[in-house]
Amino acid sequence: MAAPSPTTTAAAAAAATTHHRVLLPSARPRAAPSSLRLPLRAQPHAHAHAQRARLAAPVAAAAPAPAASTASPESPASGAVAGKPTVLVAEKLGAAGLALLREFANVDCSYGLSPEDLRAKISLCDALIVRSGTKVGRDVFEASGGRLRVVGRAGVGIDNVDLAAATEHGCLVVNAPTANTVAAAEHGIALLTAMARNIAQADASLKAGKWQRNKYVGVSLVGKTLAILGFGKVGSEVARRAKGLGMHVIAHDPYASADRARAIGVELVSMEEAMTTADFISLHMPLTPATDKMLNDEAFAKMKKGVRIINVARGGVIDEEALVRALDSGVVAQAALDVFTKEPPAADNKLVLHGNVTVTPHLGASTVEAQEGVAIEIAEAVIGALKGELAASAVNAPMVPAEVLSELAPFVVLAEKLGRLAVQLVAGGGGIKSVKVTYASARAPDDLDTRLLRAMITKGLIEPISSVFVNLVNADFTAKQRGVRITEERILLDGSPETPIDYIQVQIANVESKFPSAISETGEITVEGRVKDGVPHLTKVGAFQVDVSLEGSLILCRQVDQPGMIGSVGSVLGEENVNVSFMSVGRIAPRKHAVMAIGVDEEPSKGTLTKIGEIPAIEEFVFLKL
Ligand SMILES: NC(=O)C1=CN([C@@H]2O[C@H](COP(=O)(O)OP(=O)(O)OC[C@H]3O[C@@H](n4cnc5c(N)ncnc54)[C@H](O)[C@@H]3O)[C@@H](O)[C@H]2O)C=CC1
Ligand SMILES: O=C(O)C(=O)COP(=O)(O)O
Repeated sequence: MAAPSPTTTAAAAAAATTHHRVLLPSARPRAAPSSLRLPLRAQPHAHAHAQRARLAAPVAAAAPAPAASTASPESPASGAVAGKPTVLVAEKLGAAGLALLREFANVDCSYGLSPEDLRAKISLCDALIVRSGTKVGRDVFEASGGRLRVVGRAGVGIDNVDLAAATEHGCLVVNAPTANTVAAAEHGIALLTAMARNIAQADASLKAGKWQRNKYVGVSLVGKTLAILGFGKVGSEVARRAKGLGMHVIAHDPYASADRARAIGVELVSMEEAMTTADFISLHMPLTPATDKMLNDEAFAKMKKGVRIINVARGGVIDEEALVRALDSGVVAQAALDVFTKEPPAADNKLVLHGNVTVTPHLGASTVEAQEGVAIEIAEAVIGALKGELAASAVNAPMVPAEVLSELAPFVVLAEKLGRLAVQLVAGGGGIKSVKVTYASARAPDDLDTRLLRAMITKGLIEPISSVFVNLVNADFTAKQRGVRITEERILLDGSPETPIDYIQVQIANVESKFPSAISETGEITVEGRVKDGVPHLTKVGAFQVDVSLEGSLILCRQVDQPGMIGSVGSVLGEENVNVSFMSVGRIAPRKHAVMAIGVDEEPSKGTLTKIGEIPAIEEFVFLKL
């Protein structure tokens, strides 16, 4: 057996790794073309091959849920239609969104489930839709038993969803990022103005029979400085409106574009400047480990005495105890809060009961218009994801624009098949640690997004040797978890960049092969392929050039190059009624060694394979499922 002699060092491969362009959802991409589906469905491994065999599309279409398991016993969808996926809607969703969902799926609207009930139901569901009131933790993904493919957050903030656990379980998380922006911004302005003029307190006083005109003298907004923390969608809409009220608006956001701020007439400043100069501070950043308790004792200590705080973001971005202290000391004159660390807050929550605090029960997104919009936005995203399309609002998967997807479609198939072939050539299979992928292309490196291809190669490499279902969501995680290091290299070709990729090569280093001829001169198992007329072809195995279309299954034989070999193998297959779709012989020199690649439509029996092995000139051979 040829001893692998790897020459690709990890350092060299890492140095050559392509730097991926991160595609941000700045412009909402068009829906993915229906021909390109992504395999979001987790499925028992036993079904995997059968399912894949049926797939003509580049990546697996999400098959409908098995009929027997679609109906939840206590679900309103007890008239569930067999074969349709089941969507659990765990919080109130607008009617238009529900109608869309019902056209496509069995919809179980079960509001106010306890965590135990949610865990009990989730293994019967393909998708789950929540708002901010449902915690979707690791326990939920574990309880789903691999069936849950999509979590839809009918709103923006996804801090109630454990994204790491979702990713590890190959579950896509989508949100509805745009439909409630204006509602949240309007609520921020409502709180700002209501707080400045003591509307809530004065209303309560008058209703209690009092007439306290002197007690409720407010403060004016015009000419005051408003600092917006988090200059994203909501923050910028608040800024526009505050400018209309005559306020001087500044913003702090480490990731915001200065151009966008300039266009709205807002100055981007440091956190320090925002803290020290603002009369009003309005919070619009997401709750993340970095923003958790961002307004704490230290931050309040820097603020101008008498500052007023508005929070329509998340309760957790404020240290609530610190805010109580700042209110009591007079550093903060007033606060207006829509969100709380714990929702609903405890009955004795000091902020809720504080006389200088105006509160609402997380109403930022609660307008008729926003809720209809959010419901439609999330229903479309969840349906698309269940169909296997890449969602524009995917939170834990790369977003690849539709035009890139359609261009890469045949290469996506090629990538998975090369991964699948390469791993089947490894003797033993399990000990893969180092995989190098080379893309030869005339495209500039930043004009070729290879994340999808890398994910599909990973899928091809890992699925045949494990029970893990790999998709675009969990590919990188799965490779890392299994200790497989995938490095990518680009070969820049001269010529027309019209075709995105000339060839893809997959190499596995530091392993032995059950078909030693697959090991190249440099010591790695090497397979290389191209797309010809839209069809993926295997064009190189080890050092041997071949040309066989990657459909059905493949037999690779190494033989002494001599007349009659094709006939001998062909007649063994013919006797067993195995149809040969393709044959190609690659040789180093005439009458020396050659590798024959034979594409077959049916899987040959063990007996047939034994007969091929017994042909005297055949030195080694391997049967590979594509
Ligand atoms: N009260 C309610 O009902 C609603 C609340 N929200 C909350 O508002 C948040 C913002 O929503 P969008 O504007 O739609 O999101 P967005 O993603 O468009 O904007 C968030 C902005 O915060 C910035 N940011 C991140 N870390 C920061 C930091 N450390 N300091 C300053 N800025 C930081 C980001 O760069 C981004 O520009 C959501 O995450 C959600 O929690 C959103 C809608 C309704
Ligand atoms: O969209 C958001 O982030 C919100 O906070 C809105 O939450 P809700 O859907 O009203 O529970």
